[in-house]
Amino acid sequence: MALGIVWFKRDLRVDDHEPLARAAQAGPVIPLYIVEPRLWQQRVASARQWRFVAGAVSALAEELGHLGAPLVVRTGDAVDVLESLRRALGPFSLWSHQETGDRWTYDRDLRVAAWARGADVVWHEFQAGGVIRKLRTRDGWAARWDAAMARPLIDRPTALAPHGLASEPLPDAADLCLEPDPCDDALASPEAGRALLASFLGTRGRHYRREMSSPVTAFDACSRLSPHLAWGTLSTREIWQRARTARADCIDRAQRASIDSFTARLHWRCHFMQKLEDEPAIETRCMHPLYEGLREGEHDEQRLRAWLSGETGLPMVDACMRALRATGWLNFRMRAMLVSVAAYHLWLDWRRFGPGLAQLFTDFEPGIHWSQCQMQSGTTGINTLRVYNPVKQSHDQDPKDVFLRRWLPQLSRVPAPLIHEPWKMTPAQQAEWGCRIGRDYPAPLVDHVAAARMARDRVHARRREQGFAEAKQAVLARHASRRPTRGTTRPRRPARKADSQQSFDF
Ligand SMILES: Cc1cc2nc3c(=O)[nH]c(=O)nc-3n(C[C@H](O)[C@H](O)[C@H](O)COP(=O)(O)OP(=O)(O)OC[C@H]3O[C@@H](n4cnc5c(N)ncnc54)[C@H](O)[C@@H]3O)c2cc1C
Repeated sequence: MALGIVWFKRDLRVDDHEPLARAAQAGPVIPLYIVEPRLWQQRVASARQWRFVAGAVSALAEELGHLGAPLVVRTGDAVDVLESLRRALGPFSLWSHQETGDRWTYDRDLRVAAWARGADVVWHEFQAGGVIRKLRTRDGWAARWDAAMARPLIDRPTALAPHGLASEPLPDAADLCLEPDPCDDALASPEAGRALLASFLGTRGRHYRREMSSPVTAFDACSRLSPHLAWGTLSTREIWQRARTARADCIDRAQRASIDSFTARLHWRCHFMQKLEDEPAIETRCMHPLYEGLREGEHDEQRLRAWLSGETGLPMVDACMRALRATGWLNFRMRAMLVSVAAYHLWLDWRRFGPGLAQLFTDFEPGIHWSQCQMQSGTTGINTLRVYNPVKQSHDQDPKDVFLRRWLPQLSRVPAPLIHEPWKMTPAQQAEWGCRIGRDYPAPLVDHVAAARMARDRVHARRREQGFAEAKQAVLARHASRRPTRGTTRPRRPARKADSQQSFDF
């Protein structure tokens, strides 16, 4: 029987893994993970991501070892690695999931496809989650997503034949020339992911809908499954099915509503990834062409650096950035606020701040990230402009200033409400509470009210330009969801307050 190489990429698991199951049915299998140094040198990559991946690859190696065919790790360019295996082993077929990645992985896959054609290697690629390759229209996409989620999970093979091929050790972050990156590391195995899901569906997520927006509660109330989804230690389908089962067994109304909100977000995940799949250029070009040239010419590197290091002088922004730097995670609303402040108040182009932000996310997922960076910067042209007021967010989301005090020790003696706007302290108050603005804590980079007003005016001016409406129609036709807001089966109704800033408006 023909040999099959199963190439693991962002799908680091053995359960619900169609390429592995199908290859194993077809013949002997060599499971392969390629450490691609050039991938890890991309401007979005970071040591925190690599550490999660390395943990997941180790867990995968253990599972495959139990099945009988140990994981083979090779370091190098994918084409070179595959070609050297072909020379050593003779003909094989290649099995993998389709990857919806950024430009670099897209180009790499094109190179691999060209190599496979030339080398007479058949490459079997399988749909990953609910993202559909070569989609002609968004009509009917939601129903196809529902069908993909409802399909039975694919069992792991019961046993694999030993192959006797040696593996290389996994490099560490420094070997890959990644910058030192202190950050809490999340446990990367499927078991750790399932434990998170169980605690979320059991108790943690009971008030998810109410608690997801505040960084005080979100760290516990959100599922925290994003790195597992991003690197594929669990499949979206497995998570969706477990959540639906939990919902069916649940008699608590609040919890059922929370599970509905959660499964709706799994749908959003693929919806956003589908945008990048359909139009890879959204990584580098504004979705709406009339937003090109809006901010690029006015880049202020100092502002970018201050924002990235949590030194803007706007406490909620800085506390969120510092929490993200330390943990690799932040809830949706605070990610959106960070981007809104960068794009509107600091007038930075999303292509300038997007890569640095991506590096801070352990869960970096290109399809979500670039779509969201554009959406929160207002460059899609098809969604509501959301300019977050960072002081209002601070009061609303951290009314007892717990989060601010935790992440901004310089402000720990400043009482509320001034802690939300410390630049309003008098010199005497600054002396009394041990926080001199400009010395212990930065003065705000901008007057946030005036900066927001100006940004809004400038973005709206673009919307009035000739040709805007026509281009908007084209974006809508290509990318807009044909299914409204929350839940996956309910008709549209106005978003509740808790969810209102997070509504799914395209
Ligand atoms: C500017 C910006 C950049 C983002 N970049 C990423 C990214 O690189 N990787 C990433 O996984 N998420 C990203 N998100 C979406 C969202 O913030 C995270 O998915 C979420 O905070 C992860 O935490 P969780 O797993 O506890 O989410 P939960 O609230 O428990 O949701 C479960 C899952 O649903 C998906 N999901 C949730 N919210 C969204 C959303 N708004 N859009 C798309 N999918 C969603 C995620 O896969 C998430 O893991 C970004 C959001 C913004 C505003």
